[in-house]
Amino acid sequence: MEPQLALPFSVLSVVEEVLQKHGSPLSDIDLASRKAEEASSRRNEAAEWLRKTVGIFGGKDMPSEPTEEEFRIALRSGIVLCNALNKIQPGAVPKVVEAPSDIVIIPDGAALSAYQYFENVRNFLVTMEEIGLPTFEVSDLEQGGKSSRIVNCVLALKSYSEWNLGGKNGLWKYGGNPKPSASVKPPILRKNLEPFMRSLSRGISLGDKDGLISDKSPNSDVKHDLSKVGSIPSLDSLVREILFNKKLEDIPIVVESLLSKVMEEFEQRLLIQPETFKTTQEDKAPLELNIACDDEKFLVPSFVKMEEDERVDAKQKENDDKYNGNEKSSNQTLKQQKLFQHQNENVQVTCKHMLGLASAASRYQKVLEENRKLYNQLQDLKGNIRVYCRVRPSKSGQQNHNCSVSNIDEGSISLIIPSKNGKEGKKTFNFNRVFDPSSTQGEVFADTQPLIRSVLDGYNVCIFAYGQTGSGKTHTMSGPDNYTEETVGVNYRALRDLFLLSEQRKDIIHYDIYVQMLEIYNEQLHTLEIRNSSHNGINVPDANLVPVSSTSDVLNLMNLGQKNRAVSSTAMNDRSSRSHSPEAEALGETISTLKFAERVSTVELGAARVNKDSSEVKELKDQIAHMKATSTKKDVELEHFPHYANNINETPKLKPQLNSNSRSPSLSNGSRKPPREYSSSMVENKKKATDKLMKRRSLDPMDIYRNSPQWPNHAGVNGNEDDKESVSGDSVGKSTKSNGRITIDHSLMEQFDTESQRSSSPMSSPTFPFDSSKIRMEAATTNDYDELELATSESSESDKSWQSNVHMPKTTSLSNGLVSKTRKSAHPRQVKNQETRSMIPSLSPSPRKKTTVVSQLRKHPDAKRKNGNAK
Ligand SMILES: Nc1ncnc2c1ncn2[C@@H]1O[C@H](COP(=O)(O)OP(=O)(O)OP(=O)(O)O)[C@@H](O)[C@H]1O
Repeated sequence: MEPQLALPFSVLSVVEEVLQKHGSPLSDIDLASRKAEEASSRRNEAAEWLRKTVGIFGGKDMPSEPTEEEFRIALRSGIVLCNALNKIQPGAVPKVVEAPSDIVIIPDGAALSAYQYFENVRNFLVTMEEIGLPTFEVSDLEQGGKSSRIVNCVLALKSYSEWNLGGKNGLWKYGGNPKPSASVKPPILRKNLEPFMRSLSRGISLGDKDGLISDKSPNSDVKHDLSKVGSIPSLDSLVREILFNKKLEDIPIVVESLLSKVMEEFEQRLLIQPETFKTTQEDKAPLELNIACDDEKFLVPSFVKMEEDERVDAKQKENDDKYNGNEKSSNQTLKQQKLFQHQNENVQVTCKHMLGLASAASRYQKVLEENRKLYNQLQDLKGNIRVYCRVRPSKSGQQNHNCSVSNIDEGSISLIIPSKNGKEGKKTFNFNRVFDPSSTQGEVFADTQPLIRSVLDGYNVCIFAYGQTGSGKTHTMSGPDNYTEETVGVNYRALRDLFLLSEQRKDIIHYDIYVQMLEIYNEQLHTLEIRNSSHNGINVPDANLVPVSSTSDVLNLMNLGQKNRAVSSTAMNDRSSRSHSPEAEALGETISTLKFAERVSTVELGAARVNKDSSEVKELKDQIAHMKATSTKKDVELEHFPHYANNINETPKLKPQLNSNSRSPSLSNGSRKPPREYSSSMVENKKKATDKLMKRRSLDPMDIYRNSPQWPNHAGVNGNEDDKESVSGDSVGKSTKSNGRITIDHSLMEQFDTESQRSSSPMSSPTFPFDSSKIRMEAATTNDYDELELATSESSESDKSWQSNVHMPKTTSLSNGLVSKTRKSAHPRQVKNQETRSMIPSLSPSPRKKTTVVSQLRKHPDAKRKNGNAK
């Protein structure tokens, strides 16, 4: 512990003041020019020192302000460096190869052979390393643009020299790790900054002036110190704030610049110190003696000592005054010198710790980067496709007599489904999360929120809402008409986050955010052409991309887009005219919606895999298919031609017609109506649906939707459990077609909802989408239950027969050739292979941080008249 005289200002206050004053401007300065300025001033300092140390070399002085090239060339031979080193430590480089006298020295010293350079430079570097000083690469002298390391090395040597000259006392400026000598203890750097800050604040000297504490009692001082600790985070955060956005390589410059400002400020204050000191003495403020230490308990003794010293000083002063007036001023000068020395040391320690802070800041940057990566990996692990289900509250007075939500779990929803024979069935659907009717807008957004950050990390994100009319898509995405802070929907919240985050990161990265609005009606993009290029993915080149910089920009554009809709004059969304679906078919729609949503949630993103069945497997598959077909034919024959049953070996005459898929005429000859499942239209329908599936090449949710088998009135062709549950039936099958949606590369969010008819489904709201299905439970008529029963039965005869007769492969085999595959009953929470994310080009992080927000317009009123709608 060393005694320390106090000043009416503290190191901490100086540092804080400088950071506040110069920190912000630093963030705005052109670091490149600042860097160049710093580099040249350091180079000049190094050159100046070399000139002084080694004098004239080869008839040519090292220029006092050399360019980078001049500096490098002057040192290229290694002679200057070796000589400088030998001046500081005689004999450090025993043999310096000088330029041969018979060689004409050309200005750049290139006459020396490469070998000579190498010898000198190598000897210099080896010696520097032995001493423990920073070095550079030999090649740095050979190529331009690498002089900074050489400059560092020279300045370290300079500092080392000064340190030597000063008796190896104190600290030296330019880093390096000089080999410890017995007489010199290296300064101890605290790894943890907080204790340092504590000791720093404890070392603060206090006085009445400058708003500092006036109570000199030990206890009150302890209190003051503790309260000062409270200000430490402000210094810490100031430093972090200043360094946060700086590039790693810029941090030393920024820190150096700040430190030199701290030194300047400090020196200035010290200069005016005698005046202050005088005033303080005149005011009879006691001179404090404090002890810098890490432990607060030492503070009390230090102040006790201070009081004793004060008494001694006072006595001394009295004597001085009495006997020798001149002695008084000389004592004062001594005290001031002592004070100056201690404060100076304090500043140097502060500088060291500032450098420690700088290095902590650069490590912090790395941690941030790592954190960003981990964050997005976590998002991947949560699933590339996430489906949330939100149950809308029933309107007052409405009762779901025949179908109700029996249970809502965090990740599942169960419906009670009445059947025709009076029994009740239960159907459970799984999602990433199910929000019950009491869920708030904030809760719904919370699960989606992390994806907004992913957008800014370069991932593509699409959010859309899906559900039948009146199920609450607009409510979820936009909020009610007169929305408030609490009721505002996903799209506004997402936009707010998007702009907030981009603002927060503005010093690190610049984001260009654009909005593109497309009107989609009846699955067609209005007037514009959609292109799919390998470079940009699916895009609409003729649609304007409008730059935006705030939420209000986007909202204004949305309003403009609304006005410009092709159907704007008649397309007012007349909410009052909409039915809220108490219609009997609501239950069917609900189930349809849930089935679709659940199916989407089981889609895994991944690269297309070639279906490489071996020839044997193919052969076996053919055989199985043939056997199935034969067996089914037999069943049919037995069912429809029972007279053959008695003689099973007798070949029925109809057999050839059945085999040829031209059964109707033959069957009609038999005065029987053909079984429904054999109708050619059914076969045709299924074939069309299968062709659709076969054509599927995209995992765009819209494509999945568009290409998914039409249910519940169209049996699926992919042979999975859900498809088997679907049957044909006109009344239930109102929900058969998807509306259109375009996702542009780099798009952020979209919203679309189902068209109950799904045959015409223009966009209904210029809002951003959200993966949410909203369900409405309404009463259904008995007839509907029949259909529902069909829709949810485990399998339909028609499907089985159709599959066996048309020899259609099931999706399980088709999926091998598709980009996506569906899992039969996989829970959506199941972790998906994160590698798949990067295999999908549109989901790979984009090198260019451009975000396009795609939103859609409200749907055509015609569509409203239909049972469902689309957004
Ligand atoms: N979670 C909810 N809480 C309170 N009210 C809701 C909720 N969801 C929907 N509503 C209300 O239900 C009605 C219909 O909702 P909304 O207009 O959002 O449905 P929609 O799916 O967008 O319908 P459409 O497709 O016909 O446009 C609105 O009056 C809305 O305020």
